[in-house]
Amino acid sequence: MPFDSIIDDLVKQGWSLQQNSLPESLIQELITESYRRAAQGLLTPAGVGRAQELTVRDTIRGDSIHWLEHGQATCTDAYLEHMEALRVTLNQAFFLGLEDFECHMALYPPGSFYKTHVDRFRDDDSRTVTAVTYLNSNWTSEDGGLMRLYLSDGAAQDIPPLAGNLAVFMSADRPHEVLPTQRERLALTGWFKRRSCNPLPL
Ligand SMILES: O=C(O)CCC(=O)C(=O)O
Ligand SMILES: [Fe+2]
Repeated sequence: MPFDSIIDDLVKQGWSLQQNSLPESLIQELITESYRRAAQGLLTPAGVGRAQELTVRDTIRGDSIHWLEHGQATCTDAYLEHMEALRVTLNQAFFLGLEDFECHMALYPPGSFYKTHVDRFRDDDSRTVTAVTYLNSNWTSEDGGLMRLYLSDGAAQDIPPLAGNLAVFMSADRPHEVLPTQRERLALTGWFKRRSCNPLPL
């Protein structure tokens, strides 16, 4: 796993795309496991916002999600371990004080999208680095579903959700969106978190 080039990319441009970021066998297991959970009815429509403010708005986002926890399956544990190694590397490179990684699988049905947003909540600044691994074999340009990152110079960068692609970017300052997908679109979406500076009393 070329973590070095992720670090270099983040320094230079604030985002990184790694292709073939995981062994092919692990990708296949994650795909199978995700569709198994979907078939079991474990995925639920994603919300917008946080805690008491969380609401489901399919005019903003149309995916259904299921959170990854340690001990659910060998392949998801392997993925979380892999992200743990990235967390340690990010801390060594940037002194970010990342303490945690939260991650869900997200399934976008045909026709769905996620409008432009930033990943850091208004009332909780703990999400610091976003890492998304895509799980869609043979993705073509007709399938749509690109992740469009809006860069600081006003340009945009499109990332295809092709299996093995890993997108990493700073959560606070990188607006992005998921363009409408023509095909079912699967991703593991995660956030490295530091301790929140102004948590709301819950
Ligand atoms: O699936 C993607 O490409 C990105 C999803 C996303 O932006 C999010 O869940 O916050
Ligand atoms: Fe996002």
